[in-house]
Amino acid sequence: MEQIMSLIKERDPEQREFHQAVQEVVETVKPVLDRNMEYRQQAVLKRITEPERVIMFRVPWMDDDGQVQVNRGFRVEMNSALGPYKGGLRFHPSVNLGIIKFLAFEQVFKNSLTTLAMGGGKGGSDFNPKGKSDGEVMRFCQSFMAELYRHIGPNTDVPAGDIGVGAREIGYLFGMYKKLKNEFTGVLTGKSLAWGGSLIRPEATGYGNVYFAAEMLATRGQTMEGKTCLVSGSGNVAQFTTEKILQLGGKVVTLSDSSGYIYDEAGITKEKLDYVKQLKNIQRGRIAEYAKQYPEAVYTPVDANQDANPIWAHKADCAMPCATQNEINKQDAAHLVAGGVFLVSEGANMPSTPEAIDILLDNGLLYAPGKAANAGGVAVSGLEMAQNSMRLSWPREEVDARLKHIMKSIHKTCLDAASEYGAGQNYLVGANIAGFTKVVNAMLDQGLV
Ligand SMILES: NC(=O)C1=CN([C@@H]2O[C@H](COP(=O)(O)OP(=O)(O)OC[C@H]3O[C@@H](n4cnc5c(N)ncnc54)[C@H](O)[C@@H]3O)[C@@H](O)[C@H]2O)C=CC1
Ligand SMILES: O=C(O)CCC(=O)C(=O)O
Repeated sequence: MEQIMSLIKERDPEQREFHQAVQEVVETVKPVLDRNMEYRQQAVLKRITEPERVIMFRVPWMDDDGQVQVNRGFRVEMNSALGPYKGGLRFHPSVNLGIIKFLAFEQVFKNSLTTLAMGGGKGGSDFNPKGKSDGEVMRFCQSFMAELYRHIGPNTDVPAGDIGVGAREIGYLFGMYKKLKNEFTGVLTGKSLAWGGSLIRPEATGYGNVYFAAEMLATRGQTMEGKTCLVSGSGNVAQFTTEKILQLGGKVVTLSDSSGYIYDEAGITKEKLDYVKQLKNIQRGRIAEYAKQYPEAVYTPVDANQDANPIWAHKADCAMPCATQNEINKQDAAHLVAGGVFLVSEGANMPSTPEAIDILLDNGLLYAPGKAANAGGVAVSGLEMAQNSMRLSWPREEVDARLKHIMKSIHKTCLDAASEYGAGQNYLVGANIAGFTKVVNAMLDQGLV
């Protein structure tokens, strides 16, 4: 295990997030390797931590002032043992190869857990959509696709959205792909309903996250009814996590963005959530506006370099981090415990640092890692692919029922794997072992390729 970590660190010393994601998996799957000598003989860890293919490219585009801008584009095709590469695109200034590799690596195990036939990949760019006009975003997306189109396809690699990539960007990307290839296929998911999208895909990650949390609560004879929840972020995953908590009778008291957070002690109602959707998805404004619209809420600016984020220090029952990686550090985790939180379900990818996870587990919290709890998004993307292949659209109730069934099945798979390896109700161990075993067995079946 140490050998594999030093190899990875030596090879790509600057890829901290990737090292973190690999370390977590390597530590938890050790007992699986101990039980199966073939895995070691076949060097499965070395193979699974090296992407099958990395694509990096120049993305030149012209801004509204007629100036040429150049960004960097990425697609990491991590593993195709279970199906075509599948995973989102992230447009954010922090994007670099290490971040895309960590996301692609997580995606492999997540997709394995969904029960659907999808390999893992992830992509994106250091382009910052914030403050850009629709025209600038369109020209950027067209330039991005002018290179990416030759590497993807409905049976090869099927990208979707992630941070900074929503319905608008998927539309521009799809339009350019269609023009270049002269074919109308399900090459991207998260498409609009009128041209191949699936009902429930926009809601799926957030709804799935809450379905998973409800399954965890059920193991303690409890439900969401009456639970107070801290939710971070205010984008796609945060909005629909909040919506489902409200539908199940819970209360959400916080939302955030990269500048700060709001605390609304009375709870975010459906009407207030509709305002947030308008503010974030249409006006593309800041969450600070919420406290101007609803003066009973308090807005607190947060500096990314602060030791702890005060959002996690409020008293609550549940916490759903839905913004970005490493947003809960060890101080934040200690605050969650002190504030009475007994369940953490990760809507974001890798939002808790390893030290934070240790604190949550040591204090007996119900803790669901992102690769299990937020798998509903990619699962419904898989259902969108199925509908595209059949040229059919399933009704909302059918997709929602399938999503619920998949989240239930992931929950059970995690518990079964954890129990098989004597790890009790440790969902992190269960998710990693179950996800890993399925992928590795498929790799071995397919030979040394
Ligand atoms: N969209 C999807 O289907 C899925 C998304 N995820 C993960 O969920 C998280 C959120 O993604 P989306 O909601 O899709 O993106 P989004 O672009 O709709 O929203 C991102 C939200 O996070 C906030 N944010 C970004 N960086 C931040 C920072 N440094 N500090 C505080 N807040 C920050 C943004 O202000 C925004 O509210 C990400 O970790 C993503 O990888 C995971 C599974 C599927
Ligand atoms: O829907 C998809 O293909 C990808 C969603 C995603 O990027 C994720 O699960 O992190």
